[in-house]
Amino acid sequence: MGCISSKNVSCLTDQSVSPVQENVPEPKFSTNQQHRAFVDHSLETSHNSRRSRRSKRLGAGSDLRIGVSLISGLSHRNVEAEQAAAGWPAWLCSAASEAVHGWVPLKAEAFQKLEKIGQGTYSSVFRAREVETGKMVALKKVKFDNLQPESIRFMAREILILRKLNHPNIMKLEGIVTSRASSSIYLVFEYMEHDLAGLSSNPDIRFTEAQVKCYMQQLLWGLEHCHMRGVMHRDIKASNILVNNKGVLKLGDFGLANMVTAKNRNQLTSRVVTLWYRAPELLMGSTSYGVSIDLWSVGCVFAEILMGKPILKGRTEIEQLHKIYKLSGSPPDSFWKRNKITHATSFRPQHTYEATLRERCNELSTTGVFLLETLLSMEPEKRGTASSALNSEYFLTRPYACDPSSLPKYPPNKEMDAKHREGLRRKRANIKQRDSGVGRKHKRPHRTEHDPKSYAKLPIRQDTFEDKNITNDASRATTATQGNYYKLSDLPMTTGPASGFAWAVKRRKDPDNISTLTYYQPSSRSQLSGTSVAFAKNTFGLNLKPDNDSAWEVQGDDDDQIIEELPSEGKLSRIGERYGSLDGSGLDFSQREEDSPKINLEHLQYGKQSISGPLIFKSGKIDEILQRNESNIRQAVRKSHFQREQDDR
Ligand SMILES: Nc1ncnc2c1ncn2[C@@H]1O[C@H](COP(=O)(O)OP(=O)(O)OP(=O)(O)O)[C@@H](O)[C@H]1O
Repeated sequence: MGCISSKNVSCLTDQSVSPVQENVPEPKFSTNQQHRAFVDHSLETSHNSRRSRRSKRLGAGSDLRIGVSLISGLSHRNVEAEQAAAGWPAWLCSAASEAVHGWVPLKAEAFQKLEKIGQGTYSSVFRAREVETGKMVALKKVKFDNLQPESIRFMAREILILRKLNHPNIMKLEGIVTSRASSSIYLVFEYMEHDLAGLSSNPDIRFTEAQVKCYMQQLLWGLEHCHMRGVMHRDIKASNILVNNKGVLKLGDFGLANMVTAKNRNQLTSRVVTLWYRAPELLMGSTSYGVSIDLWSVGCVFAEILMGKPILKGRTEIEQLHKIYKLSGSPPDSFWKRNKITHATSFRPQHTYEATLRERCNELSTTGVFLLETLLSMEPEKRGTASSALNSEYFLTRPYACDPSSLPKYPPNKEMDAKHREGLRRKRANIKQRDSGVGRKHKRPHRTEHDPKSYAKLPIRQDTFEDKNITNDASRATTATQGNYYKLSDLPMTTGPASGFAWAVKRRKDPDNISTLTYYQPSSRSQLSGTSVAFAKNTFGLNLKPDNDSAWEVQGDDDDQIIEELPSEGKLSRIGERYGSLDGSGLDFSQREEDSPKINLEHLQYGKQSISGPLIFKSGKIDEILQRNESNIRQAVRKSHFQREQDDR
C-alpha cells in the first residue's frame, strides 16, 4: 500500500530523501524464494540509496544515525523554520525534527474518526475513514508530553524506526496527522481487521498446520527485515501482530523498538517486552542482549497460536522465570558459568526441571517441536536467527504454509473485542450473582485470558531505582540488605481486598510487630516468590515459608484481584521504561539505556504524583510505605479511569 492519497496528504514530499519507496505497490509472495528475492533486492536498493543519500548530504529520515548528524550539520533554525512552514508544530520541530524531515503533516479534516479499536499503554487507536478515498485507516494517538523534549524524542523514535522499515509484513507508517497549533499527533496506519491475540483466543477458530506456518512465516519475514536493518522490536506479542482480511500479517507497535548499535550493545534496559513474552536473560537483568530476545517472543507467539492461549503466564518476574524453567528445563551448570549472571544463585532453581515442552505440544509435528524448542532455548545464541528459523525443516516439509489469500475471512475478533466479550460475560455473571444473592461481597470481575498487560506489566511498575546499579529482583534484595533499603516489590505479594495487598492488610492489623508478617495464604492464589522469601529473611529476619520452588508459583491461571487495581501504575512504569533511556541529547540510538537519568514521571500527563516513583525506603518504616503505596494505588486507579474517559473522547 502506498501513501494516503496525495492530495490531502503527504507522506514524503521529497522522494530523494524518502526512507522507503513510497507509492510502490506492495510486493506479494507466498514462497521463501520469492521472499528471498525481495529481501536481496530491497537490501541492495537500501544500500545504494543510502550511499547516494550520504553523498548528497540529504536523507535525514533514512539512516537514523546519519540522520542525526546530518541534521546537526544543517542549521537547526532553518530546518525548524522549514518544518514550521510545512505545518509541523514547533514543539516537534525543536525536539525531534529528524523524525518528520521531508514529510508534511496530514490534516485532521482529511479523516473521519470512527470508533476506538485499540488501547495500548502508550496510545489509543481509532478506526477512521480517509474522506477523499473512503479508505479505512487506523489512527494511533500517541501519548506523550509535548512540553517535555525527552518525551517527544521517545515518541519520535517510533516514527524514525517505522520510517526505516519497508516490508509487506511490517506495519507501514503512512503519515502523521497534526497541525501547527496541535499538542498531539496521530500516526496513520493501514487498518487491520484482526490481531493474533484475538484470533488465537477465539474458541471457534482452530488453525491448521498450514495456516500456522503461513502466519509464522510472515511473522519471521517481517522480523528478519527488522533485524537486517538493525532494529530490535522488543515488544513482540500476539496483540502486536496484526492480520488483515486478505490474510496478510504485519508486525506492529514499534514503541519500544531500538537500534542495535556497537555503542549501546552493553547498555540496554532489561525492562522491555511484556512479561509473558520476555526472554529469560531479560528477566535475569541482562543489559547486553541482542535480537534473540525477539526470537524468544516469537517462540511464545508460536506456542500461543498452536495452543489457543499464552503459554507462559507469569505474574511476577521470578514466577515467569520459574514457568520458563518448567517449560524449557532448568539450565545446566555450564549455563551459569558461561553467562556470568550477576546474582546467579538467586535465579537458580533449587530443583532440576526437565523440559515439558514436548508433552505440552504433543499435537505439533516433530519439525514444529524442534523449531519451538530452538526459539525457546534458554541460551540466546541457541535460538538462531529469523532467517535460520525460516530455513528450518518445519517450513520445508509438508504441509507447506498456505497462501495468505486462502486463509478464511474471520469475523471481527481482536484483543479488544475479546475484552469486550469478557466484559459482557462478567456483567452477566455479576447480575446473575446479584439476583441470586450468591457470592462474595465486593467480588471483582475476572480478567480475560488475553490481558497480559495488566499483570504482565505489574512487576516492573516500581523500576525507578535510587541505586542505578540495581537491575533486578535479586540485586534489589542484596542491595537492600547491604544498604538497609528495601523495595516493596521484593516483599511477598498475595491477592487480597481492594484496599491493598493481603499481606499488607495483615501487617496493618499488627503494626507493632513486623516479625508477625508471616506467610499469608487464606484467600490467596499467589504465593511468595523465592526471592521475596530470601529477601524478607535477610532484611527482616523473617522466616517466610515455604522455601521450596513451588512457592514461586501462582496457583492456577486465574487472575489476581489486587493486580486488577493496578493498570495505570503498570502503564506509568511502561512509560518510565520507554522514557527511561533519555539523556537529553537527541535521537541518538546508541545512547546508553541502563545509565539513563531517572525519569521524572511528574511531568507526564497522568498527574503530578510520582505514582511509580522510588519505592526504596529506609527499613523500619513499613507502615509509611504501605500507606503511601495504597494511596498511590488508589490514585493510580482514579487517574486511570479519568484517563480512559479522556482517551475515549
Ligand atoms: N493498524 C491497525 N489496525 C487495527 N488495529 C490496530 C492497528 N494498530 C494498532 N491497533 C490496535 O490497537 C492496539 C494498541 O496499539 P499499539 O500496540 O500500537 O499501542 P501501544 O500503546 O504501543 O500498546 P502496548 O501497550 O501493546 O505496547 C493493538 O493491540 C491493536 O489491537
